[in-house]
Amino acid sequence: MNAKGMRRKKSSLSEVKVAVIGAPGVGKSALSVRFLTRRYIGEYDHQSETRYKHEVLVDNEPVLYEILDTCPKKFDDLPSSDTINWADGLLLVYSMIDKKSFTYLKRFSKIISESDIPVYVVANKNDMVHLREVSTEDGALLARDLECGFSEVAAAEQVAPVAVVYQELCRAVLAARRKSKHSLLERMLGGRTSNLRLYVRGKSDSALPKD
Ligand SMILES: Nc1nc2c(ncn2[C@@H]2O[C@H](COP(=O)(O)OP(=O)(O)OP(=O)(O)O)[C@@H](O)[C@H]2O)c(=O)[nH]1
Repeated sequence: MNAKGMRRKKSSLSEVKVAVIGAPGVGKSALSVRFLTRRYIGEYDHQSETRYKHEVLVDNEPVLYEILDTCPKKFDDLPSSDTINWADGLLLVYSMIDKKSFTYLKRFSKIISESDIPVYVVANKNDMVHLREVSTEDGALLARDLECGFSEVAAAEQVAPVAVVYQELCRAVLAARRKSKHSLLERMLGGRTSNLRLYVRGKSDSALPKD
Protein backbone atom coordinates (compact mmCIF):
# COMPACT_ATOMS: atom_id res chain seq x y z
CA MET A 1 0.00 0.00 0.00
CA ASN A 2 1.27 3.51 -0.79
CA ALA A 3 1.71 6.29 1.78
CA LYS A 4 -1.54 7.92 0.67
CA GLY A 5 -3.46 4.71 1.32
CA MET A 6 -1.92 4.46 4.79
CA ARG A 7 -2.94 8.09 5.52
CA ARG A 8 -6.53 7.48 4.45
CA LYS A 9 -6.86 4.62 6.89
CA LYS A 10 -5.36 6.57 9.81
CA SER A 11 -8.81 7.11 11.39
CA SER A 12 -9.17 3.36 11.82
CA LEU A 13 -5.75 2.89 13.38
CA SER A 14 -5.72 0.29 16.20
CA GLU A 15 -3.16 0.80 18.93
CA VAL A 16 -1.63 -2.32 20.44
CA LYS A 17 0.78 -2.20 23.37
CA VAL A 18 3.09 -5.20 23.58
CA ALA A 19 5.46 -5.94 26.49
CA VAL A 20 8.27 -8.31 25.55
CA ILE A 21 8.99 -10.46 28.60
CA GLY A 22 11.77 -12.97 29.22
CA ALA A 23 14.91 -13.74 31.18
CA PRO A 24 18.15 -11.82 30.51
CA GLY A 25 19.81 -12.63 27.18
CA VAL A 26 17.01 -14.60 25.49
CA GLY A 27 16.90 -12.24 22.52
CA LYS A 28 14.03 -9.87 23.40
CA SER A 29 15.81 -6.90 21.81
CA ALA A 30 16.98 -8.94 18.82
CA LEU A 31 13.39 -10.06 18.11
CA SER A 32 11.93 -6.57 18.53
CA VAL A 33 14.58 -4.93 16.35
CA ARG A 34 14.12 -7.65 13.73
CA PHE A 35 10.39 -6.92 13.63
CA LEU A 36 10.87 -3.15 13.56
CA THR A 37 13.74 -2.88 11.08
CA ARG A 38 14.06 -6.38 9.53
CA ARG A 39 17.70 -6.26 10.64
CA TYR A 40 19.73 -8.30 13.09
CA ILE A 41 22.31 -6.28 14.93
CA GLY A 42 23.66 -8.78 17.45
CA GLU A 43 24.44 -6.63 20.46
CA TYR A 44 22.03 -4.34 22.27
CA ASP A 45 21.88 -2.13 25.34
CA HIS A 46 21.16 -4.30 28.40
CA GLN A 47 20.90 -1.43 30.88
CA SER A 48 17.39 -0.12 30.46
CA GLU A 49 13.94 -0.78 29.05
CA THR A 50 13.33 0.53 25.55
CA ARG A 51 10.06 1.62 23.98
CA TYR A 52 9.40 1.63 20.27
CA LYS A 53 6.46 2.75 18.13
CA HIS A 54 5.85 1.12 14.79
CA GLU A 55 2.97 1.30 12.33
CA VAL A 56 2.27 -1.70 10.08
CA LEU A 57 -0.63 -3.37 8.33
CA VAL A 58 -2.03 -6.48 9.96
CA ASP A 59 -4.70 -8.21 7.85
CA ASN A 60 -4.84 -5.04 5.74
CA GLU A 61 -5.70 -2.86 8.74
CA PRO A 62 -3.23 -0.28 10.08
CA VAL A 63 -1.91 -1.06 13.55
CA LEU A 64 0.27 1.16 15.71
CA TYR A 65 2.43 -1.07 17.87
CA GLU A 66 3.94 0.30 21.04
CA ILE A 67 6.59 -2.20 22.07
CA LEU A 68 8.15 -2.27 25.51
CA ASP A 69 11.39 -4.24 25.45
CA THR A 70 11.84 -5.11 29.13
CA CYS A 71 15.26 -5.53 30.67
CA PRO A 72 15.45 -7.74 33.77
CA LYS A 73 18.83 -7.48 35.47
CA LYS A 74 18.76 -11.04 36.83
CA PHE A 75 16.77 -14.24 36.72
CA ASP A 76 14.74 -13.37 39.85
CA ASP A 77 13.66 -10.11 38.32
CA LEU A 78 10.07 -10.80 37.18
CA PRO A 79 8.09 -8.06 35.39
CA SER A 80 6.22 -5.62 37.60
CA SER A 81 2.44 -5.38 37.80
CA ASP A 82 2.79 -1.90 36.23
CA THR A 83 4.24 -3.52 33.11
CA ILE A 84 1.45 -6.11 32.95
CA ASN A 85 -1.23 -3.47 33.51
CA TRP A 86 0.27 -1.22 30.83
CA ALA A 87 0.31 -3.91 28.15
CA ASP A 88 -2.52 -5.08 25.88
CA GLY A 89 -0.56 -8.25 25.13
CA LEU A 90 2.57 -10.03 26.34
CA LEU A 91 5.19 -11.66 24.16
CA LEU A 92 6.78 -14.34 26.34
CA VAL A 93 10.27 -15.19 25.11
CA TYR A 94 12.67 -17.92 26.20
CA SER A 95 15.83 -19.27 24.64
CA MET A 96 15.59 -22.90 23.56
CA ILE A 97 19.27 -23.31 24.48
CA ASP A 98 18.78 -22.08 28.06
CA LYS A 99 16.59 -24.14 30.38
CA LYS A 100 16.76 -21.43 33.07
CA SER A 101 15.05 -18.99 30.73
CA PHE A 102 12.19 -21.46 30.30
CA THR A 103 11.88 -21.84 34.08
CA TYR A 104 11.73 -18.04 34.32
CA LEU A 105 8.73 -17.97 31.97
CA LYS A 106 7.01 -20.81 33.80
CA ARG A 107 7.29 -18.85 37.07
CA PHE A 108 5.92 -15.77 35.36
CA SER A 109 3.14 -17.73 33.65
CA LYS A 110 1.80 -18.75 37.08
CA ILE A 111 1.35 -15.04 37.86
CA ILE A 112 -0.58 -14.30 34.69
CA SER A 113 -2.47 -17.57 34.19
CA GLU A 114 -5.43 -16.18 36.14
CA SER A 115 -5.55 -12.98 34.11
CA ASP A 116 -7.08 -12.79 30.67
CA ILE A 117 -4.34 -10.74 29.01
CA PRO A 118 -3.51 -12.13 25.55
CA VAL A 119 -0.08 -13.73 25.34
CA TYR A 120 2.13 -15.53 22.81
CA VAL A 121 5.04 -17.85 23.64
CA VAL A 122 8.16 -17.74 21.48
CA ALA A 123 11.28 -19.90 21.73
CA ASN A 124 14.25 -18.02 20.27
CA LYS A 125 17.69 -19.17 18.99
CA ASN A 126 16.37 -21.90 16.71
CA ASP A 127 19.63 -21.60 14.74
CA MET A 128 21.45 -23.21 17.69
CA VAL A 129 19.23 -26.27 17.80
CA HIS A 130 22.23 -28.59 18.37
CA LEU A 131 22.53 -26.97 21.83
CA ARG A 132 18.82 -27.31 22.61
CA GLU A 133 17.87 -27.57 26.30
CA VAL A 134 14.09 -27.09 25.97
CA SER A 135 12.07 -29.45 23.78
CA THR A 136 9.43 -28.27 21.34
CA GLU A 137 6.89 -30.33 23.33
CA ASP A 138 7.66 -28.46 26.57
CA GLY A 139 7.25 -25.11 24.81
CA ALA A 140 3.97 -26.22 23.24
CA LEU A 141 2.71 -27.48 26.62
CA LEU A 142 3.37 -24.11 28.23
CA ALA A 143 1.47 -22.42 25.40
CA ARG A 144 -1.37 -24.92 25.78
CA ASP A 145 -1.61 -24.13 29.51
CA LEU A 146 -1.75 -20.43 28.67
CA GLU A 147 -4.17 -21.08 25.77
CA CYS A 148 -2.02 -19.13 23.35
CA GLY A 149 0.09 -19.45 20.20
CA PHE A 150 3.63 -20.79 20.14
CA SER A 151 6.56 -20.62 17.67
CA GLU A 152 10.22 -21.51 17.59
CA VAL A 153 12.23 -18.86 15.71
CA ALA A 154 15.73 -17.46 15.26
CA ALA A 155 15.98 -13.67 15.41
CA ALA A 156 19.52 -14.13 14.11
CA GLU A 157 18.39 -15.70 10.84
CA GLN A 158 14.71 -15.09 10.16
CA VAL A 159 12.58 -12.10 9.24
CA ALA A 160 9.09 -13.34 8.28
CA PRO A 161 8.60 -15.89 11.11
CA VAL A 162 9.52 -13.19 13.64
CA ALA A 163 6.99 -10.77 12.13
CA VAL A 164 4.33 -13.50 12.28
CA VAL A 165 4.85 -13.78 16.05
CA TYR A 166 4.05 -10.07 16.54
CA GLN A 167 1.11 -10.27 14.12
CA GLU A 168 -0.39 -13.28 15.90
CA LEU A 169 -0.18 -11.49 19.23
CA CYS A 170 -1.82 -8.43 17.66
CA ARG A 171 -4.67 -10.60 16.33
CA ALA A 172 -5.17 -12.08 19.81
CA VAL A 173 -5.28 -8.57 21.35
CA LEU A 174 -7.80 -7.29 18.79
CA ALA A 175 -9.96 -10.41 19.18
CA ALA A 176 -9.96 -9.99 22.99
CA ARG A 177 -10.86 -6.32 22.57
CA ARG A 178 -13.83 -7.19 20.34
CA LYS A 179 -14.96 -9.88 22.78
CA SER A 180 -14.85 -7.56 25.78
CA LYS A 181 -16.77 -4.85 23.89
CA HIS A 182 -19.37 -7.42 22.98
CA SER A 183 -19.75 -8.73 26.52
CA LEU A 184 -19.98 -5.16 27.86
CA LEU A 185 -22.78 -4.50 25.41
CA GLU A 186 -24.49 -7.72 26.42
CA ARG A 187 -24.31 -6.78 30.10
CA MET A 188 -25.74 -3.33 29.33
CA LEU A 189 -28.58 -4.76 27.25
CA GLY A 190 -29.22 -7.81 29.41
CA GLY A 191 -28.33 -10.29 26.66
CA ARG A 192 -30.51 -8.62 23.99
CA THR A 193 -27.67 -8.29 21.47
CA SER A 194 -28.53 -11.08 19.05
CA ASN A 195 -30.21 -8.68 16.58
CA LEU A 196 -27.63 -5.94 17.03
CA ARG A 197 -24.53 -5.41 14.95
CA LEU A 198 -21.40 -4.77 16.92
CA TYR A 199 -19.53 -1.70 15.73
CA VAL A 200 -15.84 -1.99 16.43
CA ARG A 201 -13.57 1.01 15.94
CA GLY A 202 -11.82 0.73 12.64
CA LYS A 203 -14.07 -1.89 11.09
CA SER A 204 -16.45 -1.08 8.30
CA ASP A 205 -19.76 -2.95 7.97
CA SER A 206 -18.33 -5.12 5.23
CA ALA A 207 -15.53 -6.28 7.51
CA LEU A 208 -17.94 -7.44 10.23
CA PRO A 209 -19.21 -11.02 10.46
CA LYS A 210 -22.36 -11.50 8.44
CA ASP A 211 -24.34 -13.32 11.18
N1 LIG B 1 22.48 -17.58 18.03
C1 LIG B 1 21.58 -16.65 18.29
N2 LIG B 1 21.86 -15.63 19.13
C2 LIG B 1 20.89 -14.71 19.34
C3 LIG B 1 19.61 -14.78 18.75
N3 LIG B 1 18.89 -13.74 19.20
C4 LIG B 1 19.69 -13.04 20.02
N4 LIG B 1 20.90 -13.61 20.11
C5 LIG B 1 22.06 -13.18 20.90
O1 LIG B 1 21.73 -13.32 22.26
C6 LIG B 1 22.34 -12.25 23.01
C7 LIG B 1 21.25 -11.53 23.79
O2 LIG B 1 20.36 -10.92 22.86
P1 LIG B 1 19.45 -9.69 23.30
O3 LIG B 1 18.53 -9.39 22.19
O4 LIG B 1 20.30 -8.58 23.82
O5 LIG B 1 18.68 -10.37 24.51
P2 LIG B 1 17.71 -9.65 25.57
O6 LIG B 1 16.71 -10.68 25.97
O7 LIG B 1 17.17 -8.37 25.03
O8 LIG B 1 18.73 -9.38 26.74
P3 LIG B 1 18.55 -8.38 28.03
O9 LIG B 1 18.40 -6.99 27.49
O10 LIG B 1 19.82 -8.59 28.80
O11 LIG B 1 17.37 -8.84 28.80
C8 LIG B 1 23.05 -11.35 22.01
O12 LIG B 1 24.41 -11.71 21.97
C9 LIG B 1 22.38 -11.70 20.68
O13 LIG B 1 23.22 -11.50 19.60
C10 LIG B 1 19.34 -15.87 17.87
O14 LIG B 1 18.25 -16.04 17.29
N5 LIG B 1 20.34 -16.78 17.69
